[in-house]
Amino acid sequence: MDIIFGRNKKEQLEPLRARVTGRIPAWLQGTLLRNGPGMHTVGETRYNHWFDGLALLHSFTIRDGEVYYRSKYLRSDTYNANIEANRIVVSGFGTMAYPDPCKNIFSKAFSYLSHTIPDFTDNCLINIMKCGEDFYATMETNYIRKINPQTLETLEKVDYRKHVAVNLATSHPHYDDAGNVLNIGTSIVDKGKTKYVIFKIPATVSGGGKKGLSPLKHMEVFCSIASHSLLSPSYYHSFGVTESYIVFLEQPFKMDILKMATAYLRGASWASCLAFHREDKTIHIIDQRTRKSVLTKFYTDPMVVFHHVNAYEEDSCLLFDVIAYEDSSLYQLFYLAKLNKNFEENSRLTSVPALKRFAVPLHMDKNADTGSNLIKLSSTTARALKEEEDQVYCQPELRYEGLELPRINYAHNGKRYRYVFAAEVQWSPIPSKIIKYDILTKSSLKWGEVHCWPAEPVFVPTPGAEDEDHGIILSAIVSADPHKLPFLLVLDARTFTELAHASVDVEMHLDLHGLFIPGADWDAGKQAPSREERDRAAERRVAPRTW
Ligand SMILES: CC1=C(/C=C/C(C)=C/C=C/C(C)=C/C=O)C(C)(C)CCC1
Ligand SMILES: [Fe+2]
Repeated sequence: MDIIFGRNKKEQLEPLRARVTGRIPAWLQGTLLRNGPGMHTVGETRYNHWFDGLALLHSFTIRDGEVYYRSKYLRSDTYNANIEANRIVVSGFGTMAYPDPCKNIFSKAFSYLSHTIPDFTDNCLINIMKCGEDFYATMETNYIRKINPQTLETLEKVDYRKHVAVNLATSHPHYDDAGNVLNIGTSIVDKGKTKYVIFKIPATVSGGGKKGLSPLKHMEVFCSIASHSLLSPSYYHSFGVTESYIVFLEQPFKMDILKMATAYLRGASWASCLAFHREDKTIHIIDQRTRKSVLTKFYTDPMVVFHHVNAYEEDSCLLFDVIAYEDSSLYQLFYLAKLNKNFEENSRLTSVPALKRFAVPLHMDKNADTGSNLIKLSSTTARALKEEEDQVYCQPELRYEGLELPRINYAHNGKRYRYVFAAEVQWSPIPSKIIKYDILTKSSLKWGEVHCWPAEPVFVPTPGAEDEDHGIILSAIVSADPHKLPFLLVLDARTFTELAHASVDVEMHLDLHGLFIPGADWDAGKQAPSREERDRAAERRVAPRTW
């Protein structure tokens, strides 16, 4: 799997016209903008983990049936420092590197725990977030990087900590109909407390357009939830929302803050400070009207969740769907040493990701017997069993085994919905097919091709569509076969038949997440990068030697 994971990918700065086979619907105009790790070696040094890789942004601009591809490394401080030193000098998820900016923090104040939270990387490789009219590359630390979605140029570095007290924040925010962003982060040992902070970034700021009035400067804390433990908050990758509630899983996959505080000195990675405890897991349900957790204590069996799929309310119950694992083995599998050698043997998941539906009663029947099931819905077999003292044990319904990177028609986010679009994964963490799972009929449709590894499928609705699946699925497909070019796949979301594919003659990276920016106002073919950008690129263009 060296072709996929072992080689640094080259940038494609000039828009490259793809070879389109089939027909892209005329209404489909816009840019699929995605993010993921593209470079794992710098000079003679190598990152250990796939999630450490330097962020490589790429985009497919679809204009009048044609597709133009471009890619560019995020010029994060992390990227610049590494390239300048010609070796890895900034730590990632699975690699502790030296010298590191956090060195100063350690030498400054070791006596106060609250000062020992190190400065993390700004290598924002996971997703793209839209804030008002602006776009940001995101990861899970306190930094996000503004980008130009058209040229993929890197702009300001934003430190969440300047606006809300969070050391970490997810790269899976939610958006309401007006485009306001809702996200959650962790505030570690701040003023003697560790808490999860839910915050909002407004889509617009009054007096907008004027310089300096970035929505980020107007972000505000919506509410916060105290962590069960001061020194071991949960690790989480996403959360759920409904029209009136927020779902947050305080899972037993935890960060050990004391280990993190000494990691740099011990030469240990951040990843080694995460551990799965096989304890119960708390389900926090936050009422958006009161901004407080509901009083009933909901919990479930130990599991690890990275992606929430969707959540909604139905007949006084809250239903939420997640992709759940029985252990934390997923993160272990992405060590490059495993991915690049004996891939088939080394990369077997010990727990298959499964779509599970949970049901939580929103109004407790005080007279219900202890042990009784509080869920009376005919649509699910998920149960919520009443226990003593306002405690409820939730047992999910298993809906589908072997899928990850879920996406939905976002118009249904927080609302009743029927379709999950995802990548199919069996015993290996690498997707082999794209799947459309129908929650109502429990049936599925699939797309797959030999040696093809699909990325997360993104749903784009047909203008004026009434049906939830009336639209297109876009996915970037890379191949393990060196003779097969990577391509943008265009599927009819209803039938899952291929409408077109657009091949590009580049070495494309396997990415993580992204979004579609609709619109026809960019002239894709003509848009060359600025002269200054080109000159800078020429200096850095040649990717460092690969091993
Ligand atoms: C650097 C760093 C982190 C990085 C986490 C990353 C990079 C997670 C990537 C997750 C992905 C890609 C999941 C996909 O499902 C932590 C642990 C937040 C905290 C310490 C510093
Ligand atoms: Fe994710």
